[in-house]
Amino acid sequence: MYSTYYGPQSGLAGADATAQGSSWMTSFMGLSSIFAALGLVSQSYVGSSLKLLVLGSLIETGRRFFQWLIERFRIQYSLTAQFNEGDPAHEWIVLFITQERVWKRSREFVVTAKNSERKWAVNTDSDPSRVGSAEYVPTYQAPQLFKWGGYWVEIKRGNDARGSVVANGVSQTGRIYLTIYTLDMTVLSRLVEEAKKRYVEVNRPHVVIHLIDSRRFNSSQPWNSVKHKIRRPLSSIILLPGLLDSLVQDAEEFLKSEDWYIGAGIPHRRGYLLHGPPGTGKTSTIYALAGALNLEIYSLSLASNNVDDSFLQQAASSIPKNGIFLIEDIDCAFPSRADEEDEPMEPMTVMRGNAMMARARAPRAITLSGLLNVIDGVGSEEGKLFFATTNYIDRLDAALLRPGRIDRKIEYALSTDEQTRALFVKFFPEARFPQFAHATETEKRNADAEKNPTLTALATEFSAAIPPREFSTAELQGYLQGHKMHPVEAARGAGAGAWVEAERAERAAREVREEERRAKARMRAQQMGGQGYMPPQMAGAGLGGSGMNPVPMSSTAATPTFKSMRTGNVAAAAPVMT
Ligand SMILES: Nc1ncnc2c1ncn2[C@@H]1O[C@H](COP(=O)(O)OP(=O)(O)OP(=O)(O)O)[C@@H](O)[C@H]1O
Repeated sequence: MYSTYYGPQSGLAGADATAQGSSWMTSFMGLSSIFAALGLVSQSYVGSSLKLLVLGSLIETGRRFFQWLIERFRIQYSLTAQFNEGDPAHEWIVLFITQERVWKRSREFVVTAKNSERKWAVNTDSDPSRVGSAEYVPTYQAPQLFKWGGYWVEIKRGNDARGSVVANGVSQTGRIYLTIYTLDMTVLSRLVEEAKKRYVEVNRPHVVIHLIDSRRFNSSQPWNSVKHKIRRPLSSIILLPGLLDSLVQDAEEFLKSEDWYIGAGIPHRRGYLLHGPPGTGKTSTIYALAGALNLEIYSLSLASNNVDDSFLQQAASSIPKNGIFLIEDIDCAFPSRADEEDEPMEPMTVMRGNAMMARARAPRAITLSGLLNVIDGVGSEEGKLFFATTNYIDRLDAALLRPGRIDRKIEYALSTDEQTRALFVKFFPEARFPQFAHATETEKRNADAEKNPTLTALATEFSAAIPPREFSTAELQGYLQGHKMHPVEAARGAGAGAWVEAERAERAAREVREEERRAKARMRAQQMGGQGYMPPQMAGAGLGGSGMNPVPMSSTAATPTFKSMRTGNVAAAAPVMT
Protein backbone atom coordinates (compact mmCIF):
# COMPACT_ATOMS: atom_id res chain seq x y z
CA MET A 1 0.00 0.00 0.00
CA TYR A 2 0.98 3.29 -0.95
CA SER A 3 -0.10 6.57 0.81
CA THR A 4 0.93 10.11 0.62
CA TYR A 5 1.71 11.72 3.89
CA TYR A 6 3.08 15.19 3.64
CA GLY A 7 3.32 16.39 7.16
CA PRO A 8 5.43 13.81 8.34
CA GLN A 9 7.18 13.86 4.96
CA SER A 10 8.07 17.49 5.40
CA GLY A 11 8.78 16.60 8.95
CA LEU A 12 10.97 13.94 7.62
CA ALA A 13 12.76 16.43 5.38
CA GLY A 14 13.34 18.66 8.37
CA ALA A 15 14.56 15.74 10.33
CA ASP A 16 16.86 14.91 7.45
CA ALA A 17 18.22 18.37 7.46
CA THR A 18 18.63 18.19 11.18
CA ALA A 19 20.27 14.82 10.80
CA GLN A 20 22.56 16.23 8.12
CA GLY A 21 23.43 19.15 10.35
CA SER A 22 24.11 16.88 13.26
CA SER A 23 26.27 14.53 11.13
CA TRP A 24 28.30 17.54 10.00
CA MET A 25 28.55 18.55 13.59
CA THR A 26 29.51 15.04 14.44
CA SER A 27 32.09 15.03 11.69
CA PHE A 28 33.38 18.37 12.87
CA MET A 29 33.45 17.16 16.40
CA GLY A 30 35.13 13.96 15.27
CA LEU A 31 37.71 15.82 13.29
CA SER A 32 38.40 18.26 16.00
CA SER A 33 38.71 15.44 18.48
CA ILE A 34 41.12 13.72 16.04
CA PHE A 35 43.01 16.95 15.74
CA ALA A 36 42.92 17.33 19.46
CA ALA A 37 44.05 13.75 19.84
CA LEU A 38 46.65 14.27 17.19
CA GLY A 39 47.71 17.45 18.90
CA LEU A 40 48.01 15.55 22.11
CA VAL A 41 49.90 12.82 20.35
CA SER A 42 52.19 15.27 18.55
CA GLN A 43 52.63 17.16 21.77
CA SER A 44 53.73 14.01 23.50
CA TYR A 45 55.87 13.02 20.43
CA VAL A 46 57.59 16.38 20.35
CA GLY A 47 57.95 16.15 24.06
CA SER A 48 59.49 12.73 23.86
CA SER A 49 61.69 13.83 20.95
CA LEU A 50 62.75 16.80 22.90
CA LYS A 51 63.41 14.62 25.87
CA LEU A 52 65.39 12.24 23.68
CA LEU A 53 67.26 15.13 22.15
CA VAL A 54 68.13 16.53 25.54
CA LEU A 55 69.09 13.08 26.78
CA GLY A 56 71.17 12.41 23.67
CA SER A 57 72.91 15.77 23.99
CA LEU A 58 73.57 15.08 27.63
CA ILE A 59 75.01 11.66 26.82
CA GLU A 60 77.14 13.08 23.99
CA THR A 61 78.32 15.94 26.20
CA GLY A 62 79.05 13.42 28.93
CA ARG A 63 80.90 11.20 26.47
CA ARG A 64 82.93 14.13 25.19
CA PHE A 65 83.60 15.31 28.69
CA PHE A 66 84.69 11.83 29.64
CA GLN A 67 86.93 11.68 26.57
CA TRP A 68 88.30 15.09 27.43
CA LEU A 69 88.92 13.90 30.98
CA ILE A 70 90.70 10.81 29.70
CA GLU A 71 92.71 12.94 27.30
CA ARG A 72 93.55 15.32 30.18
CA PHE A 73 94.49 12.32 32.27
CA ARG A 74 96.63 10.98 29.45
CA ILE A 75 98.36 14.29 29.01
CA GLN A 76 98.77 14.84 32.73
CA TYR A 77 99.64 11.32 33.78
CA SER A 78 101.34 9.69 30.82
CA LEU A 79 104.42 10.01 28.66
CA THR A 80 104.31 9.60 24.92
CA ALA A 81 107.39 8.79 22.87
CA GLN A 82 107.60 8.85 19.10
CA PHE A 83 109.80 6.47 17.12
CA ASN A 84 110.41 7.32 13.50
CA GLU A 85 111.01 4.65 10.92
CA GLY A 86 114.58 4.86 9.70
CA ASP A 87 115.91 5.62 13.15
CA PRO A 88 117.61 2.70 14.93
CA ALA A 89 115.40 3.23 18.00
CA HIS A 90 112.41 2.39 15.81
CA GLU A 91 114.00 -0.99 15.14
CA TRP A 92 114.48 -1.63 18.85
CA ILE A 93 110.90 -0.79 19.70
CA VAL A 94 109.40 -2.86 16.88
CA LEU A 95 111.36 -5.88 18.04
CA PHE A 96 110.33 -5.15 21.63
CA ILE A 97 106.61 -5.05 20.92
CA THR A 98 106.91 -8.15 18.81
CA GLN A 99 108.59 -9.99 21.67
CA GLU A 100 105.99 -8.66 24.13
CA ARG A 101 103.42 -10.34 21.88
CA VAL A 102 101.43 -7.13 21.60
CA TRP A 103 100.53 -8.33 18.12
CA LYS A 104 98.22 -10.97 19.62
CA ARG A 105 95.23 -8.67 19.30
CA SER A 106 96.32 -7.31 15.93
CA ARG A 107 93.92 -7.74 13.09
CA GLU A 108 96.13 -6.53 10.23
CA PHE A 109 99.37 -8.07 9.03
CA VAL A 110 101.71 -7.45 6.13
CA VAL A 111 102.69 -10.79 4.64
CA THR A 112 105.85 -11.04 2.58
CA ALA A 113 108.10 -13.85 1.41
CA LYS A 114 111.08 -14.27 3.74
CA ASN A 115 114.21 -12.35 2.81
CA SER A 116 117.12 -10.70 4.56
CA GLU A 117 115.29 -7.43 5.11
CA ARG A 118 114.29 -6.83 8.70
CA LYS A 119 110.62 -7.46 9.41
CA TRP A 120 110.48 -8.69 13.01
CA ALA A 121 107.83 -11.12 12.02
CA VAL A 122 105.76 -12.79 14.68
CA ASN A 123 106.35 -16.46 15.23
CA THR A 124 102.94 -18.06 15.41
CA ASP A 125 104.26 -21.59 15.24
CA SER A 126 104.42 -23.48 18.51
CA ASP A 127 107.57 -25.17 17.27
CA PRO A 128 110.18 -22.38 17.02
CA SER A 129 112.50 -24.55 14.96
CA ARG A 130 110.00 -24.68 12.11
CA VAL A 131 110.81 -21.95 9.64
CA GLY A 132 107.94 -20.73 7.51
CA SER A 133 108.36 -19.30 4.07
CA ALA A 134 106.52 -16.03 4.76
CA GLU A 135 106.80 -13.22 7.30
CA TYR A 136 103.75 -11.91 9.19
CA VAL A 137 104.30 -8.41 10.41
CA PRO A 138 101.57 -6.66 12.40
CA THR A 139 100.76 -3.16 11.15
CA TYR A 140 99.66 -1.87 14.60
CA GLN A 141 97.19 0.44 12.89
CA ALA A 142 94.73 0.11 15.81
CA PRO A 143 96.07 1.11 19.25
CA GLN A 144 97.16 -1.84 21.39
CA LEU A 145 97.39 -1.82 25.16
CA PHE A 146 99.75 -4.03 27.14
CA LYS A 147 101.40 -4.16 30.51
CA TRP A 148 105.16 -3.92 30.98
CA GLY A 149 107.01 -3.77 34.29
CA GLY A 150 103.78 -2.97 36.13
CA TYR A 151 102.88 -0.04 33.83
CA TRP A 152 100.19 0.21 31.19
CA VAL A 153 101.67 0.94 27.81
CA GLU A 154 99.75 1.83 24.67
CA ILE A 155 101.21 1.41 21.23
CA LYS A 156 99.86 3.08 18.12
CA ARG A 157 101.13 3.53 14.62
CA GLY A 158 100.94 6.77 12.68
CA ASN A 159 102.01 7.46 9.15
CA ASP A 160 104.26 10.15 7.95
CA ALA A 161 102.32 11.62 5.07
CA ARG A 162 105.43 13.12 3.52
CA GLY A 163 107.48 10.03 3.38
CA SER A 164 105.02 7.21 3.16
CA VAL A 165 104.37 5.29 0.03
CA VAL A 166 101.80 2.59 -0.28
CA ALA A 167 103.05 -0.78 -1.36
CA ASN A 168 100.54 -3.61 -1.61
CA GLY A 169 97.99 -1.35 0.01
CA VAL A 170 99.97 -0.96 3.20
CA SER A 171 101.85 2.13 4.19
CA GLN A 172 105.52 1.32 4.47
CA THR A 173 106.92 4.26 6.36
CA GLY A 174 105.58 5.56 9.57
CA ARG A 175 105.96 6.28 13.20
CA ILE A 176 105.22 4.40 16.34
CA TYR A 177 103.77 6.24 19.32
CA LEU A 178 104.31 4.63 22.66
CA THR A 179 102.34 5.98 25.62
CA ILE A 180 103.24 4.90 29.16
CA TYR A 181 100.81 5.71 31.95
CA THR A 182 103.26 7.18 34.39
CA LEU A 183 104.98 10.48 34.95
CA ASP A 184 108.27 8.82 35.68
CA MET A 185 110.62 9.49 32.76
CA THR A 186 112.92 6.74 33.96
CA VAL A 187 110.26 4.16 33.02
CA LEU A 188 110.45 5.30 29.41
CA SER A 189 114.24 5.22 29.35
CA ARG A 190 114.20 1.81 31.08
CA LEU A 191 111.86 0.49 28.42
CA VAL A 192 113.99 1.90 25.58
CA GLU A 193 117.18 0.49 27.10
CA GLU A 194 115.51 -2.88 27.55
CA ALA A 195 114.35 -2.76 23.91
CA LYS A 196 117.88 -1.96 22.76
CA LYS A 197 119.37 -4.75 24.87
CA ARG A 198 116.99 -7.28 23.35
CA TYR A 199 117.73 -5.96 19.88
CA VAL A 200 121.48 -6.38 20.37
CA GLU A 201 120.90 -9.87 21.77
CA VAL A 202 118.71 -10.95 18.88
CA ASN A 203 121.14 -9.51 16.36
CA ARG A 204 124.23 -11.06 17.86
CA PRO A 205 124.60 -13.61 15.07
CA HIS A 206 124.09 -10.90 12.46
CA VAL A 207 125.62 -7.76 11.14
CA VAL A 208 123.03 -5.05 10.74
CA ILE A 209 123.34 -2.97 7.60
CA HIS A 210 121.30 0.19 7.17
CA LEU A 211 120.68 1.22 3.59
CA ILE A 212 118.84 3.84 1.63
CA ASP A 213 115.98 2.40 -0.34
CA SER A 214 115.20 4.87 -3.11
CA ARG A 215 111.66 3.45 -3.50
CA ARG A 216 110.88 4.72 -0.03
CA PHE A 217 113.01 7.81 -0.28
CA ASN A 218 112.46 10.28 2.52
CA SER A 219 114.98 13.05 2.96
CA SER A 220 114.23 13.43 6.67
CA GLN A 221 114.64 9.70 7.37
CA PRO A 222 117.55 8.72 5.15
CA TRP A 223 118.24 5.20 6.44
CA ASN A 224 114.97 3.52 5.59
CA SER A 225 115.97 -0.07 4.97
CA VAL A 226 117.66 -2.62 7.21
CA LYS A 227 119.36 -5.81 6.15
CA HIS A 228 120.81 -8.56 8.26
CA LYS A 229 123.82 -10.53 7.19
CA ILE A 230 125.07 -13.58 9.01
CA ARG A 231 128.13 -12.51 10.97
CA ARG A 232 131.31 -13.54 9.25
CA PRO A 233 134.22 -14.61 11.44
CA LEU A 234 137.40 -12.62 11.00
CA SER A 235 139.27 -15.88 10.48
CA SER A 236 137.37 -16.42 7.23
CA ILE A 237 139.03 -13.37 5.67
CA ILE A 238 142.28 -14.34 4.03
CA LEU A 239 144.71 -11.47 3.87
CA LEU A 240 148.41 -11.16 4.31
CA PRO A 241 149.49 -12.04 7.86
CA GLY A 242 148.99 -9.30 10.40
CA LEU A 243 146.91 -7.00 8.19
CA LEU A 244 143.52 -7.85 9.61
CA ASP A 245 144.76 -7.93 13.20
CA SER A 246 146.27 -4.50 12.89
CA LEU A 247 143.02 -3.12 11.44
CA VAL A 248 140.89 -4.61 14.21
CA GLN A 249 143.31 -3.38 16.85
CA ASP A 250 143.31 0.09 15.35
CA ALA A 251 139.51 0.29 15.32
CA GLU A 252 139.21 -1.09 18.85
CA GLU A 253 141.74 1.37 20.17
CA PHE A 254 139.89 4.21 18.48
CA LEU A 255 136.56 3.22 20.06
CA LYS A 256 138.15 3.08 23.52
CA SER A 257 139.95 6.38 23.33
CA GLU A 258 137.14 8.95 23.20
CA ASP A 259 138.49 10.80 26.23
CA TRP A 260 141.92 11.05 24.71
CA TYR A 261 140.47 12.60 21.54
CA ILE A 262 138.42 15.10 23.56
CA GLY A 263 141.45 15.98 25.70
CA ALA A 264 143.61 16.49 22.64
CA GLY A 265 140.91 18.58 20.93
CA ILE A 266 140.78 16.20 17.99
CA PRO A 267 137.41 15.17 16.54
CA HIS A 268 136.66 11.61 17.60
CA ARG A 269 136.44 9.96 14.21
CA ARG A 270 138.58 7.66 12.14
CA GLY A 271 138.69 7.24 8.39
CA TYR A 272 139.85 4.16 6.47
CA LEU A 273 140.23 3.68 2.75
CA LEU A 274 140.36 0.11 1.46
CA HIS A 275 141.59 0.10 -2.11
CA GLY A 276 142.56 -2.48 -4.67
CA PRO A 277 141.18 -4.71 -7.41
CA PRO A 278 137.63 -6.09 -7.25
CA GLY A 279 137.04 -9.28 -5.31
CA THR A 280 140.03 -8.99 -3.01
CA GLY A 281 138.02 -8.79 0.21
CA LYS A 282 137.53 -5.09 0.95
CA THR A 283 133.80 -5.25 1.69
CA SER A 284 134.12 -8.62 3.43
CA THR A 285 136.72 -7.12 5.77
CA ILE A 286 134.39 -4.27 6.79
CA TYR A 287 131.47 -6.63 7.45
CA ALA A 288 133.66 -9.01 9.46
CA LEU A 289 135.08 -6.11 11.47
CA ALA A 290 131.59 -4.75 12.19
CA GLY A 291 130.57 -8.19 13.43
CA ALA A 292 133.62 -8.58 15.63
CA LEU A 293 133.20 -5.13 17.23
CA ASN A 294 129.38 -5.22 17.42
CA LEU A 295 128.95 -2.20 15.21
CA GLU A 296 126.19 -1.45 12.74
CA ILE A 297 126.96 -0.39 9.18
CA TYR A 298 125.36 2.54 7.37
CA SER A 299 126.12 1.89 3.75
CA LEU A 300 125.62 4.47 1.05
CA SER A 301 126.15 4.47 -2.69
CA LEU A 302 127.05 7.84 -4.13
CA ALA A 303 125.78 6.65 -7.49
CA SER A 304 122.17 6.69 -6.28
CA ASN A 305 119.93 9.22 -8.07
CA ASN A 306 118.53 10.75 -4.93
CA VAL A 307 121.82 11.49 -3.25
CA ASP A 308 122.94 15.10 -3.31
CA ASP A 309 125.08 17.17 -0.96
CA SER A 310 122.34 18.03 1.51
CA PHE A 311 121.03 14.48 1.60
CA LEU A 312 124.54 13.20 2.18
CA GLN A 313 124.91 15.62 5.08
CA GLN A 314 121.58 14.52 6.55
CA ALA A 315 122.43 10.83 6.14
CA ALA A 316 125.87 11.18 7.74
CA SER A 317 124.66 13.21 10.71
CA SER A 318 121.88 10.74 11.49
CA ILE A 319 124.33 7.88 12.03
CA PRO A 320 124.47 7.12 15.74
CA LYS A 321 127.60 7.01 17.83
CA ASN A 322 129.91 4.08 17.12
CA GLY A 323 128.31 3.37 13.77
CA ILE A 324 130.28 2.58 10.65
CA PHE A 325 129.64 4.98 7.80
CA LEU A 326 130.51 3.09 4.62
CA ILE A 327 130.77 4.55 1.14
CA GLU A 328 131.51 1.83 -1.39
CA ASP A 329 133.25 2.66 -4.66
CA ILE A 330 133.77 6.24 -3.57
CA ASP A 331 135.42 7.08 -6.91
CA CYS A 332 132.07 6.52 -8.68
CA ALA A 333 130.78 9.95 -7.72
CA PHE A 334 133.67 11.60 -9.52
CA PRO A 335 134.54 9.74 -12.70
CA SER A 336 137.88 10.53 -14.22
CA ARG A 337 138.21 12.53 -17.40
CA ALA A 338 139.00 9.32 -19.24
CA ASP A 339 135.60 7.95 -18.26
CA GLU A 340 133.79 11.14 -19.25
CA GLU A 341 135.41 10.97 -22.66
CA ASP A 342 134.41 7.34 -22.98
CA GLU A 343 130.76 8.24 -22.69
CA PRO A 344 130.04 10.92 -25.25
CA MET A 345 126.52 12.03 -25.94
CA GLU A 346 124.32 10.58 -28.62
CA PRO A 347 124.88 12.08 -32.09
CA MET A 348 121.33 13.49 -32.12
CA THR A 349 122.11 15.60 -29.12
CA VAL A 350 125.30 16.86 -30.73
CA MET A 351 123.37 18.03 -33.78
CA ARG A 352 121.31 20.41 -31.70
CA GLY A 353 124.10 22.75 -30.78
CA ASN A 354 126.67 23.36 -28.12
CA ALA A 355 124.33 24.95 -25.60
CA MET A 356 122.32 21.79 -25.44
CA MET A 357 125.44 19.69 -25.24
CA ALA A 358 126.64 21.65 -22.24
CA ARG A 359 123.29 21.13 -20.55
CA ALA A 360 123.18 17.45 -21.45
CA ARG A 361 126.05 16.88 -19.06
CA ALA A 362 124.22 18.09 -16.02
CA PRO A 363 126.34 18.77 -12.95
CA ARG A 364 126.42 15.90 -10.53
CA ALA A 365 124.33 16.16 -7.40
CA ILE A 366 127.31 15.41 -5.16
CA THR A 367 130.29 17.69 -5.14
CA LEU A 368 133.70 16.91 -3.76
CA SER A 369 133.44 19.81 -1.34
CA GLY A 370 130.08 18.43 -0.18
CA LEU A 371 131.68 15.05 0.42
CA LEU A 372 134.62 16.57 2.28
CA ASN A 373 132.24 18.53 4.49
CA VAL A 374 130.42 15.34 5.34
CA ILE A 375 133.58 13.44 6.18
CA ASP A 376 134.97 16.04 8.52
CA GLY A 377 132.04 18.37 9.16
CA VAL A 378 129.67 18.70 12.11
CA GLY A 379 128.17 15.35 13.05
CA SER A 380 131.01 13.31 11.61
CA GLU A 381 132.72 13.00 14.97
CA GLU A 382 131.12 11.19 17.96
CA GLY A 383 133.01 7.98 17.58
CA LYS A 384 132.16 7.33 13.98
CA LEU A 385 134.24 5.06 11.83
CA PHE A 386 134.29 6.13 8.22
CA PHE A 387 135.13 3.45 5.66
CA ALA A 388 135.43 3.96 1.93
CA THR A 389 136.32 1.43 -0.72
CA THR A 390 137.61 1.99 -4.21
CA ASN A 391 139.12 0.06 -7.08
CA TYR A 392 140.87 3.21 -8.31
CA ILE A 393 142.71 5.13 -5.63
CA ASP A 394 144.43 7.25 -8.30
CA ARG A 395 141.11 8.84 -9.18
CA LEU A 396 140.64 10.28 -5.73
CA ASP A 397 141.50 13.83 -4.88
CA ALA A 398 144.40 14.45 -2.52
CA ALA A 399 142.04 16.53 -0.36
CA LEU A 400 139.94 13.46 0.27
CA LEU A 401 142.94 11.36 1.21
CA ARG A 402 144.52 13.70 3.69
CA PRO A 403 144.93 12.50 7.31
CA GLY A 404 141.94 13.48 9.40
CA ARG A 405 139.68 12.36 6.58
CA ILE A 406 141.43 9.14 5.67
CA ASP A 407 143.70 8.07 8.50
CA ARG A 408 144.55 4.61 7.20
CA LYS A 409 144.91 3.49 3.62
CA ILE A 410 144.88 -0.26 3.23
CA GLU A 411 145.89 -1.75 -0.04
CA TYR A 412 144.36 -5.02 -1.23
CA ALA A 413 146.07 -7.00 -3.95
CA LEU A 414 145.45 -10.10 -6.00
CA SER A 415 146.03 -13.41 -4.28
CA THR A 416 149.55 -14.36 -3.22
CA ASP A 417 150.74 -17.99 -2.99
CA GLU A 418 150.13 -17.89 0.70
CA GLN A 419 146.56 -16.59 0.33
CA THR A 420 145.78 -19.14 -2.40
CA ARG A 421 146.98 -21.90 -0.14
CA ALA A 422 144.99 -20.60 2.84
CA LEU A 423 141.87 -20.35 0.70
CA PHE A 424 142.23 -24.01 -0.34
CA VAL A 425 142.63 -25.08 3.29
CA LYS A 426 139.52 -23.09 4.22
CA PHE A 427 137.55 -24.70 1.45
CA PHE A 428 138.57 -28.26 2.26
CA PRO A 429 138.75 -28.54 6.06
CA GLU A 430 140.03 -31.80 7.48
CA ALA A 431 136.83 -32.21 9.46
CA ARG A 432 134.86 -32.53 6.23
CA PHE A 433 137.46 -34.58 4.40
CA PRO A 434 138.91 -36.96 7.01
CA GLN A 435 140.14 -39.28 4.26
CA PHE A 436 142.70 -36.59 3.36
CA ALA A 437 143.60 -35.73 6.93
CA HIS A 438 147.16 -35.21 8.09
CA ALA A 439 149.21 -38.37 7.83
CA THR A 440 151.55 -39.46 10.61
CA GLU A 441 155.25 -39.57 9.87
CA THR A 442 155.17 -43.37 9.46
CA GLU A 443 152.13 -43.17 7.21
CA LYS A 444 153.83 -40.50 5.16
CA ARG A 445 156.90 -42.70 4.70
CA ASN A 446 154.82 -45.69 3.66
CA ALA A 447 152.18 -43.90 1.64
CA ASP A 448 152.22 -43.15 -1.99
CA ALA A 449 151.93 -39.36 -1.92
CA GLU A 450 150.71 -39.31 -5.47
CA LYS A 451 147.82 -41.67 -4.77
CA ASN A 452 146.98 -40.63 -1.21
CA PRO A 453 147.70 -36.93 -0.89
CA THR A 454 146.94 -35.01 2.29
CA LEU A 455 144.97 -31.76 2.19
CA THR A 456 148.13 -29.86 3.10
CA ALA A 457 149.93 -31.37 0.13
CA LEU A 458 146.96 -30.62 -2.14
CA ALA A 459 146.84 -27.00 -0.94
CA THR A 460 150.52 -26.63 -1.85
CA GLU A 461 149.91 -28.17 -5.26
CA PHE A 462 146.97 -25.85 -5.84
CA SER A 463 148.92 -22.71 -4.97
CA ALA A 464 151.72 -23.88 -7.26
CA ALA A 465 149.23 -24.20 -10.15
CA ILE A 466 147.88 -20.64 -9.67
CA PRO A 467 150.27 -17.86 -10.66
CA PRO A 468 150.64 -15.40 -7.78
CA ARG A 469 149.09 -11.89 -8.07
CA GLU A 470 147.09 -12.79 -11.12
CA PHE A 471 143.70 -13.73 -9.73
CA SER A 472 141.53 -12.23 -7.04
CA THR A 473 140.43 -14.26 -4.03
CA ALA A 474 136.86 -14.00 -5.33
CA GLU A 475 137.89 -15.54 -8.66
CA LEU A 476 139.70 -18.40 -6.93
CA GLN A 477 136.73 -18.87 -4.64
CA GLY A 478 134.49 -19.15 -7.71
CA TYR A 479 136.74 -21.84 -9.17
CA LEU A 480 136.91 -23.84 -5.94
CA GLN A 481 133.15 -23.66 -5.50
CA GLY A 482 132.85 -25.63 -8.71
CA HIS A 483 134.89 -28.44 -7.13
CA LYS A 484 133.75 -28.19 -3.55
CA MET A 485 133.44 -31.93 -3.05
CA HIS A 486 136.59 -32.90 -4.94
CA PRO A 487 139.83 -31.50 -3.49
CA VAL A 488 142.06 -33.68 -5.67
CA GLU A 489 140.46 -32.51 -8.93
CA ALA A 490 140.47 -28.95 -7.71
CA ALA A 491 144.18 -28.97 -6.93
CA ARG A 492 145.69 -30.97 -9.72
CA GLY A 493 145.95 -31.90 -13.29
CA ALA A 494 143.62 -30.48 -15.83
CA GLY A 495 141.56 -28.73 -13.08
CA ALA A 496 143.53 -25.72 -11.87
CA GLY A 497 145.90 -25.42 -14.84
CA ALA A 498 143.11 -25.55 -17.42
CA TRP A 499 141.11 -23.01 -15.46
CA VAL A 500 144.07 -20.58 -15.43
CA GLU A 501 144.43 -20.87 -19.21
CA ALA A 502 140.68 -20.43 -19.81
CA GLU A 503 140.61 -17.35 -17.56
CA ARG A 504 143.57 -15.80 -19.37
CA ALA A 505 141.92 -16.36 -22.75
CA GLU A 506 138.67 -14.84 -21.51
CA ARG A 507 140.46 -11.82 -20.12
CA ALA A 508 142.32 -11.25 -23.36
CA ALA A 509 139.04 -11.38 -25.30
CA ARG A 510 137.45 -8.98 -22.81
CA GLU A 511 140.33 -6.55 -23.16
CA VAL A 512 140.03 -6.61 -26.96
CA ARG A 513 136.31 -5.83 -26.68
CA GLU A 514 137.04 -3.06 -24.16
CA GLU A 515 139.70 -1.52 -26.41
CA GLU A 516 137.25 -1.55 -29.33
CA ARG A 517 134.64 0.19 -27.22
CA ARG A 518 137.14 2.83 -26.15
CA ALA A 519 138.28 3.40 -29.72
CA LYS A 520 134.66 3.92 -30.82
CA ALA A 521 134.08 6.29 -27.92
CA ARG A 522 137.22 8.28 -28.81
CA MET A 523 136.05 8.57 -32.42
CA ARG A 524 132.66 9.86 -31.31
CA ALA A 525 134.37 12.35 -29.01
CA GLN A 526 136.57 13.54 -31.88
CA GLN A 527 133.50 14.01 -34.08
CA MET A 528 131.94 16.14 -31.38
CA GLY A 529 135.18 18.09 -31.01
CA GLY A 530 135.08 18.82 -34.75
CA GLN A 531 131.72 20.51 -34.23
CA GLY A 532 133.03 22.83 -31.56
CA TYR A 533 132.18 20.67 -28.60
CA MET A 534 134.48 20.77 -25.64
CA PRO A 535 133.87 18.46 -22.69
CA PRO A 536 132.80 20.59 -19.71
CA GLN A 537 135.64 19.46 -17.51
CA MET A 538 138.09 20.73 -20.11
CA ALA A 539 136.15 23.93 -20.51
CA GLY A 540 136.09 24.18 -16.71
CA ALA A 541 139.90 24.54 -16.64
CA GLY A 542 140.79 21.53 -14.59
CA LEU A 543 137.76 21.29 -12.35
CA GLY A 544 137.01 17.82 -11.08
CA GLY A 545 134.37 15.41 -12.26
CA SER A 546 131.62 17.39 -10.59
CA GLY A 547 130.74 20.50 -12.52
CA MET A 548 129.83 22.21 -9.24
CA ASN A 549 132.97 21.17 -7.58
CA PRO A 550 135.18 24.05 -6.53
CA VAL A 551 138.05 21.77 -5.54
CA PRO A 552 140.38 20.63 -8.31
CA MET A 553 140.29 16.89 -8.82
CA SER A 554 143.40 14.87 -9.36
CA SER A 555 141.76 12.91 -12.12
CA THR A 556 144.36 13.47 -14.78
CA ALA A 557 146.11 10.22 -13.92
CA ALA A 558 145.46 7.56 -16.47
CA THR A 559 142.87 5.07 -15.34
CA PRO A 560 144.69 1.86 -14.49
CA THR A 561 143.28 -1.28 -15.97
CA PHE A 562 143.35 -4.34 -13.80
CA LYS A 563 145.81 -5.86 -16.19
CA SER A 564 148.23 -3.07 -15.42
CA MET A 565 147.36 -3.35 -11.74
CA ARG A 566 148.18 -7.02 -11.79
CA THR A 567 151.47 -6.64 -13.58
CA GLY A 568 152.37 -3.16 -12.45
CA ASN A 569 153.15 -1.58 -9.14
CA VAL A 570 149.90 -2.58 -7.46
CA ALA A 571 150.50 -6.22 -8.14
CA ALA A 572 154.03 -5.91 -6.88
CA ALA A 573 153.05 -4.25 -3.63
CA ALA A 574 151.92 -6.29 -0.68
CA PRO A 575 148.76 -5.09 1.12
CA VAL A 576 149.91 -2.49 3.59
CA MET A 577 148.44 -0.06 6.05
CA THR A 578 149.85 3.41 5.82
N1 LIG B 1 140.60 -11.87 1.09
C1 LIG B 1 139.48 -12.60 1.07
N2 LIG B 1 139.26 -13.52 2.01
C2 LIG B 1 138.14 -14.28 1.98
N3 LIG B 1 137.19 -14.16 1.04
C3 LIG B 1 137.37 -13.24 0.08
C4 LIG B 1 138.52 -12.42 0.05
N4 LIG B 1 138.44 -11.63 -1.02
C5 LIG B 1 137.29 -11.90 -1.62
N5 LIG B 1 136.64 -12.86 -0.97
C6 LIG B 1 135.33 -13.43 -1.35
O1 LIG B 1 134.99 -12.88 -2.60
C7 LIG B 1 133.69 -12.30 -2.60
C8 LIG B 1 133.79 -10.81 -2.92
O2 LIG B 1 134.55 -10.18 -1.90
P1 LIG B 1 134.38 -8.64 -1.53
O3 LIG B 1 133.03 -8.15 -1.91
O4 LIG B 1 134.78 -8.48 -0.12
O5 LIG B 1 135.46 -8.01 -2.49
P2 LIG B 1 135.74 -6.46 -2.74
O6 LIG B 1 137.21 -6.30 -2.71
O7 LIG B 1 134.97 -5.63 -1.81
O8 LIG B 1 135.21 -6.31 -4.22
P3 LIG B 1 134.68 -4.98 -4.96
O9 LIG B 1 135.83 -4.06 -5.10
O10 LIG B 1 134.21 -5.51 -6.27
O11 LIG B 1 133.59 -4.44 -4.12
C9 LIG B 1 133.11 -12.58 -1.24
O12 LIG B 1 132.24 -13.68 -1.38
C10 LIG B 1 134.27 -12.98 -0.37
O13 LIG B 1 133.89 -14.03 0.46
